[in-house]
Amino acid sequence: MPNDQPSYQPNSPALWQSLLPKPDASSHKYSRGYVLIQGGYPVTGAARLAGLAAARSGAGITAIAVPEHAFSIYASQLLSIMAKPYASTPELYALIDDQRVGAFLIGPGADNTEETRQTTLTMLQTGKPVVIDADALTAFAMQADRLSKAISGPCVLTPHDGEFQRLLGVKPTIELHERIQQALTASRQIHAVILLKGAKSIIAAPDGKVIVNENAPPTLATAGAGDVLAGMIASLLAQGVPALEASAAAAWIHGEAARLFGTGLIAEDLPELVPQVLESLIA
Ligand SMILES: NC(=O)C1=CN([C@@H]2O[C@H](COP(=O)(O)OP(=O)(O)OC[C@H]3O[C@@H](n4cnc5c(N)ncnc54)[C@H](O)[C@@H]3O)[C@@H](O)[C@H]2O)[C@@H](O)CC1
Ligand SMILES: Nc1ncnc2c1ncn2[C@@H]1O[C@H](COP(=O)(O)OP(=O)(O)O)[C@@H](O)[C@H]1O
Repeated sequence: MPNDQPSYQPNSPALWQSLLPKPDASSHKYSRGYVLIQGGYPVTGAARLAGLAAARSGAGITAIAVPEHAFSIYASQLLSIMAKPYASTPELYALIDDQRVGAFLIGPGADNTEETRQTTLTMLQTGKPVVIDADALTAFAMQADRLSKAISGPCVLTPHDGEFQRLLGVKPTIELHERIQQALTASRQIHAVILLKGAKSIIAAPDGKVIVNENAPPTLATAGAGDVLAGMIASLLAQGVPALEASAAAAWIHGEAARLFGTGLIAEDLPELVPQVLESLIA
């Protein structure tokens, strides 16, 4: 075996458990973290799944910025999570400029458009943590350098194999060490944590640290599971957990929630089980 293979740590709570946030008597909803998610149209379920996951992962406030014409669709199925309508790009950017926002998520259901690209760049300009998933990755197909130049704060990219290939022009392999090297190279190139999803998810940071998550049953291969994961990461980032640990914790808790549910899992089930997993980790 060649000895230049990248080293990695298997994901386990010991790597991040002590960083999980715990509310105390001085906590208020804003101090517990405000997550702002870009909500798209016509694919509206993805951002709502991410919002549920963010809220169940402990963020004190979760809001979804939604185009005004889609407001009633979002608002009709959300209670504690706020749908914040915008009628124009300046109105959307005003929501992003809110000083109280602790972390952003863009991509689930966002659509592959110039608006998605510009909104992603605007979020990155704040220097606050940003999770870039799904369509926001596809919107930068073969333009990873544009993302890299814009990143000035903590940033997590959560591609599946197809999104990774679109973004970087490199097809991820199945062989673990080569896959780790691919994720690590991407992470160094883009200056962001890369969570390359799959049965074994690779979580790579620009400083060379790599964590491999195997706590993921195959029942996670279901529509929307990735949207939930992205919401969980954004939530932990908004609560002050560093990007690598937030990604590793979210991946492990996501897998554990799926394991607890068992057969017949759909994405909606995951946020409901996150509190039980968190309870066992924080107690
Ligand atoms: N309930 C909802 O509203 C849901 C909305 N979703 C949203 O739907 C939009 C499109 O997402 P899709 O995932 O369908 O489309 P993608 O843009 O991810 O493309 C799917 C295509 O990518 C290729 N691919 C290669 N490797 C893959 C892998 N490991 N996993 C999945 N596809 C792979 C396949 O050829 C597949 O046809 C996104 O905005 C996403 O957030 C999905 O997340 C599913 C659930
Ligand atoms: N065969 C599998 N075994 C374990 N986990 C899987 C498997 N397939 C997918 N996953 C996990 O499920 C999630 C799927 O995310 P993604 O592909 O983005 O789906 P979606 O776009 O529908 O939300 C990821 O967390 C991934 O790691």
